[in-house]
Amino acid sequence: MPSDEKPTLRWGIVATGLISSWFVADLIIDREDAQANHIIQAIGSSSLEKGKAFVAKHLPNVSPAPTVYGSYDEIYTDPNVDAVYIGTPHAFHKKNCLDAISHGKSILCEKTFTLNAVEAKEVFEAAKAKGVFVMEAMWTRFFPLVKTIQKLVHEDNAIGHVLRVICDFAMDQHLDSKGQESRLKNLSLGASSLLDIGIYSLTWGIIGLEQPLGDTLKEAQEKPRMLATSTLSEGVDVATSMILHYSDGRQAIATSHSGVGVRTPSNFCRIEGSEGSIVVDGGAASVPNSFVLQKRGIEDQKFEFKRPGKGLYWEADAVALDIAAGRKENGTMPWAETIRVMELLDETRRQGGVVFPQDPQ
Ligand SMILES: NC(=O)C1=CN([C@@H]2O[C@H](COP(=O)(O)OP(=O)(O)OC[C@H]3O[C@@H](n4cnc5c(N)ncnc54)[C@H](OP(=O)(O)O)[C@@H]3O)[C@@H](O)[C@H]2O)C=CC1
Ligand SMILES: O=C1OC[C@@H](O)[C@H](O)[C@H]1O
Repeated sequence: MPSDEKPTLRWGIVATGLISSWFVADLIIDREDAQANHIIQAIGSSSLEKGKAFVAKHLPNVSPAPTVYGSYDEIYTDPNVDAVYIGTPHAFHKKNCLDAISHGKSILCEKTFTLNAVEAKEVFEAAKAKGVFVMEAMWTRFFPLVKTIQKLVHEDNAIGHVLRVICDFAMDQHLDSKGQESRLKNLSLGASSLLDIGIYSLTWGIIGLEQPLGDTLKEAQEKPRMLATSTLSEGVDVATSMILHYSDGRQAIATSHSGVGVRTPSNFCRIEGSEGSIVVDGGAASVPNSFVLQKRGIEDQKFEFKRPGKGLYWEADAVALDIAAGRKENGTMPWAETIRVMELLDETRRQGGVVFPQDPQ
């Protein structure tokens, strides 16, 4: 039963793919640390049958059962839906967001937020005009593990001056067996290892090198110089390497690979400072559970975290708390930060030769 002290948020889920299944499964987990009550009010799908099958498979015991719609528009017009979760491929995020905003719905939209920075700005301008809450679902930033690393590195100076970060996210996405219907293969759907998984490596570079934005909104951080290259297959970047270079000399190397032949998934991040390092195994992926603090002359210290399910509920809690407080954006993932990330991705794609048909000419 919902408790009175916590805000309650009624979610409308847009799309019934992989990430939507992870999201709803996480929201119904009973957690001690829950900061909000989440109700899955409605599911919107391109087809009523798909929507019903989604509920039968992923929410069989939820009572009352969510309303199922064979369209996204019915989610936006449902008066019982407070917030919309958008789990479509990147190429549809702009339209889905604009449609939801026009009906005054709050939004949590999957990463990457849009295909490019121009689209992201259009969405935030519409949200501002309508007075609607919007946040990019960059879930990694909401992990207690990440907040702990940020405190150790940027508040406690546990590794001295931060010098550089090296991070990688690589996994074989079996692109050879996928057709043009796949969002990982079709450029008009936003196919790109950079936008799919490289964004995590970029995010870990930012987490390791930059002061966190915190709960109070601040000016956008410095936009580091970006040096990047990509390996293309039929126009899709299957591998991308980025170097982020900050004005004071800090650097990050952030890489991604989703092509055929990546036999062992590689997910790591190492944050190096003048006095020590933090090594996150699984860190460039979205789901690490531990990290090690290494300092010269001191025994390594391992930090472990419990994470029932995937861990998508922390970002959902943040959305519920923001909306309850009347905020329109989130302090950890504010609009300016989403735009800055999109601009870094745009620049990486420009250097790597990755072009979406929807990009401005
Ligand atoms: N945070 C995370 O860890 C993850 C985030 N993501 C992000 O979530 C988004 C969706 O990814 P994922 O769930 O893997 O994608 P899927 O292909 O599994 O699902 C996408 C869903 O979007 C809907 N859709 C609408 N139009 C299309 C179309 N033309 N082609 C394909 N799907 C369409 C469909 O739902 P329906 O038919 O019901 O409308 C489909 O099931 C991406 O932006 C991705 O980056 C993905 C995985 C993990
Ligand atoms: O965000 C993601 O993380 C896990 C991957 O499987 C997925 O393709 C990607 O979108």
